[in-house]
Amino acid sequence: MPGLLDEVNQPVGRISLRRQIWLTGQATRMVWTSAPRDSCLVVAGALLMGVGGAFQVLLTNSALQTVLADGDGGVPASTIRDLLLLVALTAGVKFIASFQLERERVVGELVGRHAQTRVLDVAARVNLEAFEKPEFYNRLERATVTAEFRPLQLASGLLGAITSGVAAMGVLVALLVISPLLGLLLLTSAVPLWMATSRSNRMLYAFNYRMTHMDRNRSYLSFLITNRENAAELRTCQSTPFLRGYVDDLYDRRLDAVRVMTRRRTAAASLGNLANATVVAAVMLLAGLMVAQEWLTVAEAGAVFVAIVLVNQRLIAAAESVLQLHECILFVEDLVGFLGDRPTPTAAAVGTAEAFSTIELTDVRFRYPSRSADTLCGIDMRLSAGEVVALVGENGSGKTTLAKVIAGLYQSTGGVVGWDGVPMTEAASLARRDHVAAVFQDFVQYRLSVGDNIAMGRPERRDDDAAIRSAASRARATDFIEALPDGYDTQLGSQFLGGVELSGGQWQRLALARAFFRDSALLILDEPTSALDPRAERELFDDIRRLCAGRTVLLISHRFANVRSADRIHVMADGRISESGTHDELMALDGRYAELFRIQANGYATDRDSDDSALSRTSQ
Ligand SMILES: Nc1ncnc2c1ncn2[C@@H]1O[C@H](COP(=O)(O)OP(=O)(O)OP(=O)(O)O)[C@@H](O)[C@H]1O
Repeated sequence: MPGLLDEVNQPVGRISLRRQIWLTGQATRMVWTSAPRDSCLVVAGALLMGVGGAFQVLLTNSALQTVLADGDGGVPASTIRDLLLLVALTAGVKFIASFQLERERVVGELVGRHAQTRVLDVAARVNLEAFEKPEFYNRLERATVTAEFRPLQLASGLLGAITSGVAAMGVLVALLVISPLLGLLLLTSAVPLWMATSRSNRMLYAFNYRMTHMDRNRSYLSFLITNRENAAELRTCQSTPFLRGYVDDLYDRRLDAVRVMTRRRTAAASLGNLANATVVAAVMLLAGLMVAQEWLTVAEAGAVFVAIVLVNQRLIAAAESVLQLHECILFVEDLVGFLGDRPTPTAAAVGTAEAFSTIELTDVRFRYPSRSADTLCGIDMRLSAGEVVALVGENGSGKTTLAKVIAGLYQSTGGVVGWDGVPMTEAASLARRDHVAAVFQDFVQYRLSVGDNIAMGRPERRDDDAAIRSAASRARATDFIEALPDGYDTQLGSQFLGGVELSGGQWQRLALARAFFRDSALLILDEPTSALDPRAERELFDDIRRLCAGRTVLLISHRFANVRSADRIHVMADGRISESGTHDELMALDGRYAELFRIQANGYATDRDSDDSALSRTSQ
């Protein structure tokens, strides 16, 4: 697939140590805010394990001292007491360790919930323009994956590092009491582990960063192949193998990259382990030499060996936890970056402004972020309360874009969109969002109940059954809804248990009902009847003023018969308004509108003429 290789080969910026420390702080804060009680329990457990570890070594030392000092081959009572204590202590430490593991799992779930809901909140609040940028999707993908899969790792990494670190420190303190030299030397065995871990994690992060775009493409292709909506077309065109070819290609490239990365990571880990084992062996050898030189007693040497084994075990466990934590920290960078995106203020924060009496556009321009030219070029128009205003024009002339700019979903990149003279800044448009309802061409088919589908227009009124039924009636949807097995409670979507599938026209009637239920001052209808049968379409347009009683309707349609009764019709061409007026005025102008109107009217007339002549031939 073109363009993907560039993304894969893109260099990934290195995260400085300072930033890593800051991110660790952020991760710790995230864990703490999500699960304060459970985190406290884990930290308390870690402290107990640390103290327990120190006592294990000291008790071993004491037991060996008394056995060796006794010299008559018997086992003194104090040794038996020390050994019993040692058994109890070891069992206690093991119990705390398994308790820690379970708590970490709970903390992971809590952090996961916290992170995922925050990602959803931010994604739900960013403005519509963010969805025009591929980088946004890449960041969203990384943040979503991080929020979904990393929290358990983050919690167990952070808490495990604390637990093992404190436990190792406890034993190390005991070792330092017996032999400071050996204790300090043993501490250095952690350095190669740390270096290998950091390197390995940087490689993994760079890999995932570079793969994001390619993985998104692969998910999209898989979605195309597995999605119910595409199944009929893919089977008709027999095009699934073509898409599978792309999926295979992307997988091959991912696997090649995985192989290179795992080879390098294994090499880094092996080097780290080798260096660690060398230091540990050197410490043991030194302990043996110290016994030979009588700088250590045999009992102390026994305790030292126990301590070396315990410290090393815990240092390795701590390194593994730090590995996990460090791995997460790099991904937390994505999450924190995404959550730090400047979200648009919530509608609740900006409050609700009054509805409008006029919306005026002055020299309005708009350019999509991915485009090098303006899609709307110098639009001047006016909508007054209660009017029906229509937009017509050829495909791609800018009608839908203009409707979204008027609604404040996109901010104009030039000129002014004023609602009663108030320019539609981001905050101003949010404050007026309450007054906008729309049925776009790509309206959503919610696989929820019929009632929910309508109530989505204004969810806070979900319980208003009378209003839901009235909206359905205005959209001429009552008959088919009442014929469904559970009426308004029917689950839609055959992919769900007991779910019922609707026809395209029935879905569109639900979308219309949703817009009527929203009952806003401005109603945008973008090809609202494209899937309706001719009778339903005629009824809707003949009745539009009564149905929208006093609302301003911005109507987009390719069927000129549908717009002829509008108060004003604007003809769009190449992002500009080329003609404006009522139907009669535009016909009198004899311009583009009149031409397109006649083409459609002639099409019907020709069909009727040929039908008439066919009929007359048949009757002869
Ligand atoms: N999200 C987008 N990003 C970039 N360009 C876009 C985007 N959406 C639309 N365009 C471009 O903007 C231009 C106007 O599109 P728009 O959908 O507003 O036209 P339209 O008049 O509503 O077309 P139609 O009659 O086919 O619905 C087209 O050239 C289209 O390719």
